[in-house]
Amino acid sequence: MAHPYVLLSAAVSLDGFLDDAGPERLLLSGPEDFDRVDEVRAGSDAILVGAGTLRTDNPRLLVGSAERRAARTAAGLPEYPLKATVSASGDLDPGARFWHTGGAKIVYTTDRGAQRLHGLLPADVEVAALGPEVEWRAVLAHLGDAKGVRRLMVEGGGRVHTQLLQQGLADELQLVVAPLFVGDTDAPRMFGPGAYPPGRMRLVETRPVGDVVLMRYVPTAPGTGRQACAADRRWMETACELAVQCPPSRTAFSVGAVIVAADGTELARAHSREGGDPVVHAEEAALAKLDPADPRLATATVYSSLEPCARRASRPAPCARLILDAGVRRVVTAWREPDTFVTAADGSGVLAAEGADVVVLPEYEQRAKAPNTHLLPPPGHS
Ligand SMILES: NC(=O)C1=CN([C@@H]2O[C@H](COP(=O)(O)OP(=O)(O)OC[C@H]3O[C@@H](n4cnc5c(N)ncnc54)[C@H](OP(=O)(O)O)[C@@H]3O)[C@@H](O)[C@H]2O)C=CC1
Ligand SMILES: Nc1c(N[C@@H]2O[C@H](COP(=O)(O)O)[C@@H](O)[C@H]2O)[nH]c(=O)[nH]c1=O
Repeated sequence: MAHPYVLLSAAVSLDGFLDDAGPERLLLSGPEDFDRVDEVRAGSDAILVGAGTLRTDNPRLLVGSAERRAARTAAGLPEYPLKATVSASGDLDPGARFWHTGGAKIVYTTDRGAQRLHGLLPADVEVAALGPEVEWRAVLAHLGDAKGVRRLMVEGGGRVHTQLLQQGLADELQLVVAPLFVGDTDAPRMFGPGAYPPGRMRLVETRPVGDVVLMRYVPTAPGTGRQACAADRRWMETACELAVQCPPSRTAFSVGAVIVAADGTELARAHSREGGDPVVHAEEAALAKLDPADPRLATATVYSSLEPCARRASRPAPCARLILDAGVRRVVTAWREPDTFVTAADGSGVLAAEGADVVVLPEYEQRAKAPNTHLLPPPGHS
């Protein structure tokens, strides 16, 4: 199951509104920013908006620039990104511009919504009925697996942005603040009430675009339990980057590890053979940087590019044991340990047997293996 990278895009007023309460769409972005949005659209495989935005704005969601469309075609992509919408009710106007402009379109809806829409929309529009409810994970899995979408731009509205952020499914937030006030409590807000991931997001860019300011944030708070969230994938990228920094070895794996508190604060990071120790493992080195009494460890997540070891000759305790003894109960890894040095190692099993949640992110397996190819059988040999 390959989830696309999910980019939330929106413009808000200085008092935090997405629109005013009037019938016309409020233009918060200026011309330079609409051009930037056009560029982001052109770089996406699909653009999604909620049914509320379809009903209020009647958008077309096209790539306006002929040069950008030509570049897509030259790269072997469809001229326009796929357009997607989500509606539980199926209350969609068949005359809306969304259906009659651009390239392919898909509606994610309930069984009830699909019945209501039966025969109503243009024949080339795909209606995907996802059961009694529309679950976002099912939408993203369908976009990734059935539609080949790697990068999804979500252009609102507020209810869609709120759900994706609260469910830990947004990989990035691109928020533009426009220099005007709406001042009407009936107007829609960018984010509604509810339980958001704890802690602070990480600011990765700020940029003036005409008279608005673009802010790009990425999530930091790890998921909970065995379900992976967007921040888990981001921390795994860090672990894979650390693995590349290991001094080379013919007798040990190159592994990176990061320990992250529940609120997204990075507690420690390390890589194998760090600090001149020829046998130290990444998780072991990272844990050694922390006070064993640190109360944050009980709700922290350990990210390790390779599954924590279950047995080792070089030290008395394997990393799975060290992690459990530190009180950590959530581990995210990209690659199960092969039989290169130890047969049938099962660090995940050791962790799970004592109640830890182990999450494997297979989409990072190749990156985790990359600094270790000299230790692995050539492809095709087991
Ligand atoms: N400034 C900006 O950048 C932007 C502003 N906007 C503004 O936002 C406003 C619209 O936002 P909002 O009213 O929150 O509407 P949304 O666009 O977020 O759409 C909400 C609708 O989407 C469907 N939906 C959402 N989540 C689910 C789910 N999990 N399962 C099934 N259906 C779901 C429902 O449709 P249904 O009711 O059919 O079941 C729901 O009513 C407009 O005023 C628009 O101008 C929008 C985008 C960008
Ligand atoms: N108002 C507003 C946005 N609104 C978004 O743009 C969509 C309409 O796009 P189009 O079909 O190209 O006219 C609309 O439905 C909503 O998703 N976006 C922004 O970046 N800035 C803005 O100020």
